[in-house]
Amino acid sequence: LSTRRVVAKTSGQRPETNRLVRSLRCNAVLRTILVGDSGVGKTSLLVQFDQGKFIPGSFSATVGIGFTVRFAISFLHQIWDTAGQERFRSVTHAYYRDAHALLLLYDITSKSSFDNIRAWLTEIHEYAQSDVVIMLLGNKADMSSDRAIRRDEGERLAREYSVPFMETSAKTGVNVDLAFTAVAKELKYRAVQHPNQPKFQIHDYIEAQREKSGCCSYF
Ligand SMILES: Nc1nc2c(ncn2[C@@H]2O[C@H](COP(=O)(O)OP(=O)(O)OP(=O)(O)O)[C@@H](O)[C@H]2O)c(=O)[nH]1
Repeated sequence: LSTRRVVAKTSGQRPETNRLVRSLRCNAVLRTILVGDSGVGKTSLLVQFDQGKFIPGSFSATVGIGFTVRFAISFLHQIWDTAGQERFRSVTHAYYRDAHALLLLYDITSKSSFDNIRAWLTEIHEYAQSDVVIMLLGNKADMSSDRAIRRDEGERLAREYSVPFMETSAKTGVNVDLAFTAVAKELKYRAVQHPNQPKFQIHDYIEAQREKSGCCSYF
């Protein structure tokens, strides 16, 4: 996905996108945001993707917004980490409009976070662009002994809304790169639209990557 990481994280401020785009000579900015209930692991997933590490037992709820930026050839990929707490919801709404993709997380050990996914999807359909790419992620897949939501329940919900789905673990890193890469590839395909190239199919890409890696490294 990325050849260079250019900017670290901030909190509560939009990055100076235009300046960054100009200085990096990018053709397009791709914006992905992470949403879901407080505590499902949005920040941890982003930290695992960005820095390849997991800091256990360090739950400090996100306040407002955080972000990471990655630079791939000709593209700047901004990834926004939103606060799951209800009191920051109006801040999150403001970011939906500019999002090209949404990673919607629940925690496989928390039934309420799964039950709330429908409400999140209603909100997304209300505030986000109609062609936004949505991916459903069941996080904390390493905690199988505390599992409250079976994998097939996640799959069924994703099928109902026609969105791709996978289980991830911000702790072990399982499927973390795949989730971000699949979304970035879909967005890049849409931004460039090579007429002679076959249409990028996010579901097929995920399945192909699964097969490549073998059955058991995926949940
Ligand atoms: N075992 C395990 N713990 C996780 C995983 N992801 C997150 N956690 C833990 O869950 C807690 C909450 O994680 P956060 O990443 O802060 O959750 P969040 O969704 O960003 O929460 P808000 O900022 O309030 O919206 C922390 O204690 C993390 O260490 C995971 O994949 N596996």
